[in-house]
Amino acid sequence: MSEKKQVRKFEAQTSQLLKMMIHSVYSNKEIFLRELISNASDAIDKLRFAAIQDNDLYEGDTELKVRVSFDPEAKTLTVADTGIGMNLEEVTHNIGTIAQSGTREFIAQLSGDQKSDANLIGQFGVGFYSAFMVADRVELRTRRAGAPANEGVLWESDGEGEYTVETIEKPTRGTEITMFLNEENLELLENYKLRQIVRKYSDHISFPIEMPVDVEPETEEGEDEEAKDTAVAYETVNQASALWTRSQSDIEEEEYQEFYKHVSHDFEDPLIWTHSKVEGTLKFTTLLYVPARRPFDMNTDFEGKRHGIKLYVRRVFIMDDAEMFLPRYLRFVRGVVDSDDLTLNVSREFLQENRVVRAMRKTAVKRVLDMLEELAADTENPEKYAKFWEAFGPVLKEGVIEDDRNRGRIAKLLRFSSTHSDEPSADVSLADYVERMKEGQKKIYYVTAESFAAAKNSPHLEIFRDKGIEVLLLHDRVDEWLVGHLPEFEEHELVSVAMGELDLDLGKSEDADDADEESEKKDETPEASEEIQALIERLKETLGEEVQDVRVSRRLTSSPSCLVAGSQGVSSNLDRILRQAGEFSPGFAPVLELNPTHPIIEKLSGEVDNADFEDWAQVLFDQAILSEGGKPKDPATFVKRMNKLMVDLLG
Ligand SMILES: Nc1ncnc2c1ncn2[C@@H]1O[C@H](COP(=O)(O)OP(=O)(O)OP(=O)(O)O)[C@@H](O)[C@H]1O
Repeated sequence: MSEKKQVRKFEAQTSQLLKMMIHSVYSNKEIFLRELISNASDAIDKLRFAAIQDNDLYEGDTELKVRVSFDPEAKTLTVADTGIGMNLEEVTHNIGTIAQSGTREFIAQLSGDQKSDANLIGQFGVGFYSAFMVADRVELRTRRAGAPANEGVLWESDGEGEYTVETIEKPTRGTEITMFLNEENLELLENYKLRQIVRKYSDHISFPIEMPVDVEPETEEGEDEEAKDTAVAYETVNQASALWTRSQSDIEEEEYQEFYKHVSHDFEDPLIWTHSKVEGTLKFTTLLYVPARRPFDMNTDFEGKRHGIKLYVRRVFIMDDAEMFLPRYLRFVRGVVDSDDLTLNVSREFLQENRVVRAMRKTAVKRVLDMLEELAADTENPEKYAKFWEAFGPVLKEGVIEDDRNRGRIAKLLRFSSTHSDEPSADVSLADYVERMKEGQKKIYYVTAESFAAAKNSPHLEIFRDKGIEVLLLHDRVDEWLVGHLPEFEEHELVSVAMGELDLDLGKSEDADDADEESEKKDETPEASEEIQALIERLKETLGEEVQDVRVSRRLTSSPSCLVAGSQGVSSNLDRILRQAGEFSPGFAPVLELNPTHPIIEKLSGEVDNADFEDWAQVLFDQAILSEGGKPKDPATFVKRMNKLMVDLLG
């Protein structure tokens, strides 16, 4: 199946990415070596895995290695591996297009200015294409392991919109990438410099990385080129042992960081990691990392979980994205698990139901939670946990819902915004809240809303603000479910300020002064005067089924009205979320609460005109919906009513 040379066009986004590479002024260009060595190592891992089933793939040569070489005269740098290689179809599919959907989206969204912003390069996986940062032209020769020698492929491009592919003779399996260096990067041809870079990016790689021995080969002038080539001797320049098998005390921080970049395809250093070996009935090693920022190629639901956990069995790579080793709520974790107990030919299905996997998973979860607890307790660097929380807090919250066993531990890791600072940053733990509770306060109060502003300005908070009682401001979608699964924290009940009859459980404060006594009075069920009672009846009649009840409020001090869910009801925020998501909501008629001291309520009692009364009643009801971030059922009629009432007032 020999193919003549074909010229093909890059797809639009690949072209854009290549342009960014070619014109990049990114200061850290040497990272192309990390990318190519990382790909080579992955290719060797894949070969070793495939060879478990089919030993012939080795073609009689079991040497697994990467070789980095250079030719000062031709000004080329070559990275070659003895890995799985690619066939023609794989080359066109993998090298001509951008596989990662996240990278695609990212590039599609870039504005004109951003396209020339070099720093952006560091933010997404550029992989193979990074070669174009240092090269005017790149040639890739490859042959799939097990394929005949005449099914080699040569891919060539200068990165300017087109590439060529053709079949070639390639006696050895694997991939060889040759970069024709551009003028600015010729210094890479100096052995010691190149060696430094290669070491930096390969010490953690499990396979030998070879480079030419660092002496000038003694060649006589006039000696033929071939003899000169064979004179080059190679030596291994990295440690070539799987990083996670080494003892922690022998591993430098930088090596951990580089290894993270290799497994996660992230460009940034990780935030934190945990490395541990278990040597009991089961024998396994885990090396797990938390990224420093939320990978942009994950959608909000983090479904695009490429580059999650890599599974190795006795140092042999088995699979990427071994999601069975961690629960969904820890899907942001990256790293490696290596088991001594599993067999090499395990399938995904087998692992899902496996006892060994379950035990390993339990330990892995424990390790991650230990690590997060440590980070949260690091009072010298509070910004680190804050960074973690901002990136992954919403995901970790799901753990409260999913993981009964660890609910208590996860609850301690939660952070919320609260009325203590009234700032949107979520930095209050439940323990902080409990510590600040007022004398005699037993419950933890929260309000849920669609946004921080809606939560912060909720009328339900008025009495709490008056009394100086802190309220957690929950404004993340998952919070509604979270509180549903977290009835209490350290024996303090979590209570919504917008549900049920308000029962402010403050006991008598020791230093109760007159002001406190005054506020204690507010705790008692407010007596409704005859006038207010009549108003309540009239409102019930007018609003009909829209309300479950109308009553005097104990929550309001400055707003005229608010809505409250019955104690068994669904909060209006949850009701809205369910409806927006197209889900069934049991629906509820809320309770309308009135502030009898508000001038509108006072005046409304005296309203004699029935039509005007109806307008006022509806406006009060709709206003209460609006103030908690909802939308009146009929916004146009609401506006009409408001306008009419305003005209009447002006009149
Ligand atoms: N040395 C190689 N041997 C075999 N296949 C390779 C090699 N280098 C790259 N590939 C194939 O090409 C694909 C694309 O590589 P590329 O480096 O562009 O992206 P990636 O490694 O998949 O992800 P990332 O963009 O995050 O680095 C790889 O997934 C792999 O299938």
